[in-house]
Amino acid sequence: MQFEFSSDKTYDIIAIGRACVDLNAVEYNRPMEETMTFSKYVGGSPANIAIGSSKLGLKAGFIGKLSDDQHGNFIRQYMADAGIDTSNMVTDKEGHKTGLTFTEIKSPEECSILMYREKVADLYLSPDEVDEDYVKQAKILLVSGTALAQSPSREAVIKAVELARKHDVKVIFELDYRPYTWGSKEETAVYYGLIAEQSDVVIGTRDEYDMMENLEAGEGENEDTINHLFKHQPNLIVIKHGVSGSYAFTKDGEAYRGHAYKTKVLKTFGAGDSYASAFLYALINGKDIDTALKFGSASAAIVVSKHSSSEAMPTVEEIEQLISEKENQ
Ligand SMILES: Nc1ncnc2c1ncn2[C@@H]1O[C@H](COP(=O)(O)OP(=O)(O)OP(=O)(O)O)[C@@H](O)[C@H]1O
Ligand SMILES: O=C(O)C[C@@H](O)[C@H](O)C(=O)CO
Repeated sequence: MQFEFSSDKTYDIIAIGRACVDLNAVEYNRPMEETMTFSKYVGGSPANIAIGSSKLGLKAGFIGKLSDDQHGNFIRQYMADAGIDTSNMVTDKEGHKTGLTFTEIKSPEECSILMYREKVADLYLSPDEVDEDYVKQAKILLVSGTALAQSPSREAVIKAVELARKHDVKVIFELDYRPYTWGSKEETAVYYGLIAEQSDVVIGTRDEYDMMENLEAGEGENEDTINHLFKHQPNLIVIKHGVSGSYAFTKDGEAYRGHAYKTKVLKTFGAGDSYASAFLYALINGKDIDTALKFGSASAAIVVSKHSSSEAMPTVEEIEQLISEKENQ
């Protein structure tokens, strides 16, 4: 199966959601309590995906809200320098701050993130700040699940999805579950279900689908997930299983398996965002799903071997080289 996108659009991808700051432990292989220095990067899953896409040569835009301070300025400048259109990244005028993510790298297998997301600017994006003329110019609207966690960002995203559907923009829903900003699991399941059913492509980890289905982690089955979602809008469902790889299922009954590529892992976060940007790059460029899965896995393998999520996003050449090395081994 090949995915068809409208050809008359200005942007390949417009992402909506948070653009934040990551502070990644400089001294690693130790708990955060013993980490004294951190390196600053732009972060936030949809921002990382936009940066990754732009680095791969896609024309990317972003809809979001930034704090009116040095952190907001840093994010806007970094994203503009990365080639992303920032015209629809609005500045918050009510004193809301940039979300901060501190990362802890205890070992390559034991990594975690600590998010400071109280009253963060990105969750104050309001529906009137989502411009129909902008959304309609994209081939893909990339929706981050975390942007549904609170109002008014939740309504802004629902509006963007409705506009995308109206203007033949494919909606890609990255479940991107971050517990900190949600009120309850039931609430998450309601909004995840609502948007997943209206999306063309859904991407998430098995645990995130369990969240969508209001199940305990590990209880859900891929077959039940696809049987349910294929009764609705989605044509393609991607289910990730960490280092065990990923699966893609199409509405017409095809199933594909993606394998993770072995690499020297520094930390595991950033895997999902790099995977999504390269997978979508491949789809937009008319590659088949097997190839898109390889692109996703290769991009993730590169990012998990490096220190950041955004800055480490690879080029097409790096991805192709890694695939060719691994497939010829
Ligand atoms: N340790 C690893 N080594 C190599 N590749 C990996 C590793 N972990 C994950 N990947 C690759 O990244 C893909 C996505 O990983 P994962 O399922 O952990 O997503 P995620 O939980 O969304 O990531 P994140 O930790 O960024 O939130 C996997 O399908 C796999 O190809
Ligand atoms: O998604 C976030 O807000 C944090 C990220 O930027 C971080 O790099 C990460 O966890 C990526 O998966």
